[in-house]
Amino acid sequence: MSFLKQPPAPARPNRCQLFGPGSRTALFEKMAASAADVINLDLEDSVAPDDKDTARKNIIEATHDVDWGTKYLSVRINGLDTPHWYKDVVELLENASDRLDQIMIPMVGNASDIYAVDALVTAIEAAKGRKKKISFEVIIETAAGLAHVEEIAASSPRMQAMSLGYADFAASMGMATTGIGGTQANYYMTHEGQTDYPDPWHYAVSAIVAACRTHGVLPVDGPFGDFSDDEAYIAHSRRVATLGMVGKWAIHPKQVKLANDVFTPSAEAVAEARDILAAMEEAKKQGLGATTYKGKLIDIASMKQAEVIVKMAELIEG
Ligand SMILES: CC(=O)SCCNC(=O)CCNC(=O)[C@H](O)C(C)(C)COP(=O)(O)OP(=O)(O)OC[C@H]1O[C@@H](n2cnc3c(N)ncnc32)[C@H](O)[C@@H]1OP(=O)(O)O
Ligand SMILES: O=CC(=O)O
Ligand SMILES: [Mg+2]
Repeated sequence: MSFLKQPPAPARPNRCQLFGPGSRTALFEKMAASAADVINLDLEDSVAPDDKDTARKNIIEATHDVDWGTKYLSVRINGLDTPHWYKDVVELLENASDRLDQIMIPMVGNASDIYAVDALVTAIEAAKGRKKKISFEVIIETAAGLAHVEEIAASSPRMQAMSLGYADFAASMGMATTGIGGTQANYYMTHEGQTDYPDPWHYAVSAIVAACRTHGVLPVDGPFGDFSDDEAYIAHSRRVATLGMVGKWAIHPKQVKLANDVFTPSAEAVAEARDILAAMEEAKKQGLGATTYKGKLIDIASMKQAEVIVKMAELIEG
């Protein structure tokens, strides 16, 4: 137990982050009209190397011309191990409209990576007199990123969100799979004729959630590649929501509703959480720290658990 209070994460809904390549301008209006809380225009892996300059220009134009409504608007830049990232930052920060909220930094390996981007962003914001401070989200998708996850979460006051990037993470770890998230057929246990498929991503998800919660950052689940399999997307989302993630990426528009449904607390869950809070208030009046609710123990910690659900519902209701 520390005497330091756990800092709150940014108070904005982040149930679904919809991605689209910066080279496919025809998708921009559709993304803006979607039900995603966050939009990620991509300059990195969904854009071919020869298209990077055009994609950058497209995205800058779209910050001026497209009506993004109330969406949190984020642009994924290229990794610091490429020749593209500095141009992404300089051109975006010099030319994008104030509608740009955030940049997403992929392939982050340690806190110094964020320091470098922060230094550049801070200098351009000052030089251009930009009033709105750009926030950062990062992707943990390398072995080094996971090894340094806590220092990355703590790296800058600009840090707002952190995602697990399943594809690059699997590659960096040398995992024997081409699947992007979800159950992996060869990761199984068998006992007396029963086969069980445990979750190969569990450690990375929990490490990210712990680092984020320690430093007031939103933990977000990354892509699920098989967009034809709704059931698998839902199962994966429910699992990570149970572990503390606040939302998930959509790499196809059909995944937006699935994410919103899972990461919006159900009416039943909210009603039960409110009942627990009421039961505990009643217990406190009687000088009790613990009582029973539907035949189960509830105590002061149960109030904190219930508050997580109620606060999330209130945030989403607005
Ligand atoms: C591992 C990672 O780094 S993941 C993050 C980077 N990857 C990305 O950003 C990829 C994002 N997704 C895409 O590019 C596309 O959705 C693809 C390539 C997967 C599929 O694209 P398509 O073949 O056009 O999909 P499909 O034909 O099923 O599209 C159905 C409709 O949704 C639209 N659509 C497709 N993708 C998107 C999107 N990302 N956002 C909004 N609308 C979209 C299509 O234009 C089409 O609209 P229409 O019905 O008006 O014609
Ligand atoms: O960037 C995302 C990933 O899965 O890799
Ligand atoms: Mg990646």
